[in-house]
Amino acid sequence: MSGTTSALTPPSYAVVPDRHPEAPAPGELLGSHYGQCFGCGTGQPHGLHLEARAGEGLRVSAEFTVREVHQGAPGLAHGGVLATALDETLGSLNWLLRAIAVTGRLETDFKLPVPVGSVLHLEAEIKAVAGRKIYSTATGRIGGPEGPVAVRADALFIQVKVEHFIDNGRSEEINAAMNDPDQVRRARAFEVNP
Ligand SMILES: CCCCCCCC(=O)SCCNC(=O)CCNC(=O)[C@H](O)C(C)(C)COP(=O)(O)OP(=O)(O)OC[C@H]1O[C@@H](n2cnc3c(N)ncnc32)[C@H](O)[C@@H]1OP(=O)(O)O
Repeated sequence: MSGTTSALTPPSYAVVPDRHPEAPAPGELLGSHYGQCFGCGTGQPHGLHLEARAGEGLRVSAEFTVREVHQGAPGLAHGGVLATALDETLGSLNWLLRAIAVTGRLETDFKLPVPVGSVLHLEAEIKAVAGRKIYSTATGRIGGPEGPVAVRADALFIQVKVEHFIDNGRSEEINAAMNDPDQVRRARAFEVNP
């Protein structure tokens, strides 16, 4: 059974937002926003190493290969890891708006078991925006980009100011990120689109 709570239904005053004119072009790889991100960081040996690509309109696609370190049951991906893959893909959508936003709510349906070695083909789309709230949805397919849907999610992201990270993150990592001599990497660590 699948469904969604009213918290994930856009209100009547919600609008379909415009893609930002400087959003990455369709087909462009978004790259990791932070090396230590569990979803996309290349500096996380057991992370998902998820690679997202801008799509047309308000869409992104991504791929994630399930490895042994991602197991829950023998030979199968852990559900929380799959939810992370959905969350990360949905999060990368906000680049298309050049908005800084964090996940407020994520509702996930697990429809098929996902074996180790599978490539999860993810697609996500922004459906609507209402004030600071961004409503989006995602699917993850196995057996190819046109394969059956194994997992899906609806999400609500909330736009925040960069202070959300600076004020709440542990000071060691915040200071390291803020002192990064690479200006683009410094900005992206806080999910600010360069
Ligand atoms: C490229 C980037 C990839 C990143 C991918 C990964 C993304 C993530 O995982 S981010 C990390 C996980 N998320 C977090 O840590 C967020 C933790 N939560 C918070 O910091 C806060 O609760 C936060 C910022 C979401 C909202 O707090 P605050 O800014 O005070 O806003 P608040 O006034 O409570 O809510 C704003 C609106 O959102 C709604 N809202 C907030 N949370 C929820 C929720 N869980 N469910 C439904 N509605 C919600 C509120 O009802 C309110 O609606 P309205 O404007 O209609 O009154």
